[in-house]
Amino acid sequence: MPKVLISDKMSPAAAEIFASRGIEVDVKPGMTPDELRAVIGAYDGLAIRSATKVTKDILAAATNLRVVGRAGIGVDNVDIPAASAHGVVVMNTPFGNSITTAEHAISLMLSMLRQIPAANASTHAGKWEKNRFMGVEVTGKTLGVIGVGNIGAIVADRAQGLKMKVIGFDPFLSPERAQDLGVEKVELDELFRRADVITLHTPLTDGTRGIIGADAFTKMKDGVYIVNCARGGLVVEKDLKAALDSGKVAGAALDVFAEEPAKENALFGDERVVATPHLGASTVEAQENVALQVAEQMADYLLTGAITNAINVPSVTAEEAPKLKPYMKLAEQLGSFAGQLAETGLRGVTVEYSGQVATLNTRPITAALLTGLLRPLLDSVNMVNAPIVAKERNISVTEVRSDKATDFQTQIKLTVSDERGGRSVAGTLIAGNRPRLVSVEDVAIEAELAENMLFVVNNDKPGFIGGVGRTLGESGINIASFHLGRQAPGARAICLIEVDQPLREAVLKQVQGLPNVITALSLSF
Ligand SMILES: NC(=O)c1ccc[n+]([C@@H]2O[C@H](COP(=O)([O-])OP(=O)(O)OC[C@H]3O[C@@H](n4cnc5c(N)ncnc54)[C@H](O)[C@@H]3O)[C@@H](O)[C@H]2O)c1
Ligand SMILES: O=C(O)[C@H](O)COP(=O)(O)O
Repeated sequence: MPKVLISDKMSPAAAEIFASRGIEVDVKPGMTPDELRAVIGAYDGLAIRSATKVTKDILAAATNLRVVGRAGIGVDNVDIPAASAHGVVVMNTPFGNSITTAEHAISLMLSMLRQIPAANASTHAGKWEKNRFMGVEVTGKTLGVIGVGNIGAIVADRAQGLKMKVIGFDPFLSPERAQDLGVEKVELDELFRRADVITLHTPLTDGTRGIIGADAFTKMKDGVYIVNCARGGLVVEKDLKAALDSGKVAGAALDVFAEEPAKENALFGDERVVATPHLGASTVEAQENVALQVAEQMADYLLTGAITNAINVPSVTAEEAPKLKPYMKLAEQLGSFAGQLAETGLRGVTVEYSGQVATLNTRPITAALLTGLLRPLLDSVNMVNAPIVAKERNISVTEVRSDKATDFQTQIKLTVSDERGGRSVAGTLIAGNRPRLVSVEDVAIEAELAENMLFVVNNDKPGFIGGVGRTLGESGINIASFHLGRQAPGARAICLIEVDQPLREAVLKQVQGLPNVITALSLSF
């Protein structure tokens, strides 16, 4: 039974879902990194919000971990490359809290423009300072939205309801989408120049870190207002402080901070700064949504292999998962066959999907094939990082699909090229789910691949089979199955022999020395 740890405060709905799906669950919010490192090895899944930092260190200790589920959107607290390197799928819930967060951004903007927090404190103190608080009307003002994705789009919609003019900067926003949203698409500098209020809705990445800093402030209107309900690192806090002090910025509304929990911050204590402790997603509705979603997604993956909303691997629906499983096994075996034969650096991989398999989602199958192919060269390769590893090594990967069946109703053919040329292997499924090799180097041969195998390329001459059989027999090695194929009588032939125990180096050398043997290799699947 898989085991999941919930390490952040989360709606009880998550634990209930895990339990109802037969998954053992521990709920331990507030652990220190050391405490998490000490226990993480026992878990198959880790469910988090933004407080848990899933670092390289934690992942190195997470020897059984298969999935990290983020009940929320931002995954900047997870080391994604390290997770991929360890074969850990990282998934989030991209829509569960977006309305709630957009509402928080709008709330922050209005409370900043009407100075509600300061007026509230003053009124509670019995001061009745009616003349002290003079607000700013939003109607007719220009809102600049940086990052017009899910949340930015909802903010734009709500702001238009408040009769604001909305302009947006997002390099991935198409003109058509902008038009649909009623947002004027502009460049960043123009947004800085025109906006009365600027609100941030991008992820925190190397490209967005510090997107609002000293240089950006010089381009903005005097008396501009800033809202940040995305991530602390997007705004350079010391530059914001300087811009507030100089009067360039009239106010800032911040839900997120460079360091969290933010117990101390140079911006605290200034009445023009409205601050909340990362509450963007904190509504009953959003927390229920994200907890349910993350638990369902993680349970699906752990129990069926279905992958939804993953950051580092392609999706696999619950319906696809059982259909893909046998193909992934076949693909991994074919990849492994070619990988064990590889002698020099790989250059390119072509995968031809024919017949039934061509109608399926082949990305996970190709990932499994690359895993098998690269594993003989690289221990750390896995389903999650294999496509990345191939890309890093400049190995081109081409997929070709044909819905026409070959000799088989369904077939995967892999051709790899290296410095010495190319080689190909093909396989099919028999009885719906049993992988079977059907050709090597376009020579037909039918074999199931097993743990200990001897692969021989030879000249098709009398006496060869007897010679191999005798050599193995005299070495005490039992033959489980024997498969032959040849281009033509008397031409080049191949032979795959399943043996009951691993082949010792000395026995392999004897086979290699037999007459008519061109190559002999020990393979393992
Ligand atoms: N305060 C909170 O509690 C809270 C809650 C939810 C999400 N968030 C944050 O909000 C962010 C946005 O969430 P979302 O659901 O809208 O994500 P999203 O992926 O739907 O949208 C992000 C948008 O940013 C754009 N973008 C990327 N780089 C950019 C750049 N350099 N300049 C301008 N735009 C750029 C993308 O094209 C995308 O459209 C999340 O990444 C998360 O960090 C915060
Ligand atoms: O990215 C998110 O979803 C938000 O930042 C919410 O974070 P939280 O789950 O820690 O409230």
